[in-house]
This record gives sequence, C-alpha cells and structure tokens, in this order.
Amino acid sequence: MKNVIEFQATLSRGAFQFDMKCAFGDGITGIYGPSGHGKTTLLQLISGLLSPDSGFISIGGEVVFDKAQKKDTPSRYRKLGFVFQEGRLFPHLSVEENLCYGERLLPRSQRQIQFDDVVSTLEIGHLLKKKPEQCSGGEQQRIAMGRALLKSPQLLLMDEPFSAVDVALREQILIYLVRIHRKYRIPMLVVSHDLPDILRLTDEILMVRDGRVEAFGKYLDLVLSRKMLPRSSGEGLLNVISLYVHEVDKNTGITTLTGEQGKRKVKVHCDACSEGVALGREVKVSVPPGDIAISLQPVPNISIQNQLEGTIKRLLYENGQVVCLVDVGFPLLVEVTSSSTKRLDLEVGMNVFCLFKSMSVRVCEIS
Ligand SMILES: Nc1ncnc2c1ncn2[C@@H]1O[C@H](COP(=O)(O)OP(=O)(O)OP(=O)(O)O)[C@@H](O)[C@H]1O
Repeated sequence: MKNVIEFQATLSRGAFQFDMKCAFGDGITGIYGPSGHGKTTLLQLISGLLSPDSGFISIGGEVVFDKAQKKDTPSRYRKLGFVFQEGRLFPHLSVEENLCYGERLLPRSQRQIQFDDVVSTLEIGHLLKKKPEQCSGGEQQRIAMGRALLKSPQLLLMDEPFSAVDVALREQILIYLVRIHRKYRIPMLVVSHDLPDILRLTDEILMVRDGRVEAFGKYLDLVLSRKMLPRSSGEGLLNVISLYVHEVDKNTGITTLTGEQGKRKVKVHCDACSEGVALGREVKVSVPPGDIAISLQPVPNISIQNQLEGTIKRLLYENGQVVCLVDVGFPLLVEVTSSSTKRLDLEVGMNVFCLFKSMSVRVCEIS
C-alpha cells in the first residue's frame, strides 16, 4: 500500500513534548489514546493549524512542511478537509453557503467532487436553506463532512467526530463515514478516545501516548502483542466481524449471519439487523468480549442462541482479567476472570464453546 502521508515532527508546548514519526496509507486510520496526549496536536500539525519546531510532512506526494527547506504551506492551501468535534459551521451562513465555502477556494479544474453528489450521499438536500442552528447535532456533523469533502481533499481529518452527539447519532455518523470512504476513496485519520467507535470504522490503529507513537498496526496484532490490553475491566476491547446475511426470521426478528471460514460455516444469530436487509449482503457486526462466556460443552435448554465451537489460541493475563483468543472460524476475543480460567482449567489448544446472546451482536456496517 502506498503511503499518502509521511509525517515526522517535534513540538514543544510547555511541559508537553510532541515527537512523532508515522506514515499513513489510503485507508481509514484510527488515532487512539487518552485525553491530552497529542491526538489533536497530530491533526493540527498535518493540517497546518500548528507549525512543528522541526520535521517534515508530505501529503499525497506534495511536501507541505520541511523545516530544513523553510517550507510551510498555509493551512488553506493544503489539500485536506478537517471536521472538528462540534462541526464549527459558520452560524450566519445557510447550510448551502457553508457547503460551498470550501469549494469556492478551489479553481474549477480542481473540483473533483460535485456538490449534488455530496448532498445526496450525506442526505442533506432538505437542509440547504436552513441555518446551522436549525439543524440537529447529527445533521450539523454531516454538513461539516460535506463542506470538508467539497474541498476535493487528498486527506480527511476527523477530530472526535462522534463525541458531541448521542449514541444513536454516533451510529449514523459512522455509517456516513464508511459511505464517504467507500465512495470517494479519500484517506481518513479519525481521532477518538473511544476504541469501539474506531473499531467499527477500521482495524488500523495508531496508539498515541505522551506525545509519542505508542504502537501502530492492526487491532488484533496490537492486542496479541499486549500493547492494547484493557488497563481496567470493561474498557476498550471489541470484536468486529464481517459476515453475510443468511436468513431473516420475520416472526422472531432474528437474523442469521454466516461466514465461510475455510471449510467451516459459522452461524451467528443477531436480533438487531434492520428489516429489509437483503439476503447475501455483507454486514459487519460487533460483539463485546465481556458479553461472551466460555463453556467446555454446548449448553442445551438455554436462551443463549450463539454457541460457537472453537479452539483457544492465546490466553493473555492483565489486571486480574484474562483475555482469551478463541478461533471459532474467525478470531474471537473473550474476557474471563482469572478465577473462571482456573476453575475451568482453560489452556491453549482446548476445545471450548463461546456463548453470547443474539442481543449482544450489534450491526455496525452494512455494505
Ligand atoms: N494552545 C495550547 N497551548 C499550550 N498547550 C496546549 C495547547 N493546546 C493543547 N495543549 C497541550 O498539549 C497537549 C496535547 O493536547 P491534545 O489536544 O493534542 O491532546 P488530545 O490527545 O487530543 O486530547 P483530547 O482527547 O482531550 O482532545 C496537552 O497536554 C494540552 O494541555
């Protein structure tokens, strides 16, 4: 995969020292880390809102900052779109004028993304004549995304796009972000301190701590290399699995999803799949590792519908909790207490059943 962004920069802000080197490809990368550790600073440096003390930044092959060459392209000339936490729309302009704001800075020849196309992708056509204050939080976020897209950017930067909205709207914003990425193939850097939100979008994660890159890679690799184990119980981890719609039972509302994993067919029941999802469609679902129980045998006469058989591949001990990686045809992370691990004599190589309710399976993306 070609790197779209090459980044190396230092910045001193009082006691806070920022020093990062990283490169990003054309997919979605989640920037994850605790509050105050430099996630926003990274985006601000890439966008030109802040100037590094030293370093080099290139976007899409174009050098936008090079301390040695005294080059520092002003933010408005960098080919990127920035979506802030709270949207930051111009209150005195209509939605339509807000959308056109970014586009207007571009010569016509460089406008690769069309206004009507963006309006229909983000479903904001009915809002065009309104003022931002007359729009809901989720609508304002979509307008901000539209404004960023209409700059025909080579890169989209999203700083906590979910934090100012409630849970239901978060889901919607996630869906629009995936839609934008699929349609326009613009690389995205998405900052969040909520790991599940990031994982619903991507498994490519840059972990930031103390102004530095703590780790960078695929989510499961980071977990298995112990770089991303929860520091406290209930924090963070999530299974995100791609499956296909196999059957929808209209009477019970239960959807059966399947995945062809090697020679095995794995079935997962879920009751959150929206009506009208066509058979055969690919869906991404999430299951929290803490919602999964381990049993040594299948359990008959129980309401729990999902009982996936698999083999324990790894046991990772952290803070009295155990994260167990079970291969059920796909890798499944399961959180168990260390006392249960002892009681069941769980070991690598054992055959087990992973039990979880259909209600624990949440759909996070329908392709
Ligand atoms: N304008 C500023 N002047 C001086 N220091 C600042 C300024 N803005 C932020 N900082 C400091 O820089 C550090 C990194 O801040 P940054 O906003 O990048 O963190 P973050 O990881 O994005 O946090 P959050 O998740 O809370 O947004 C913090 O210690 C913060 O106090």
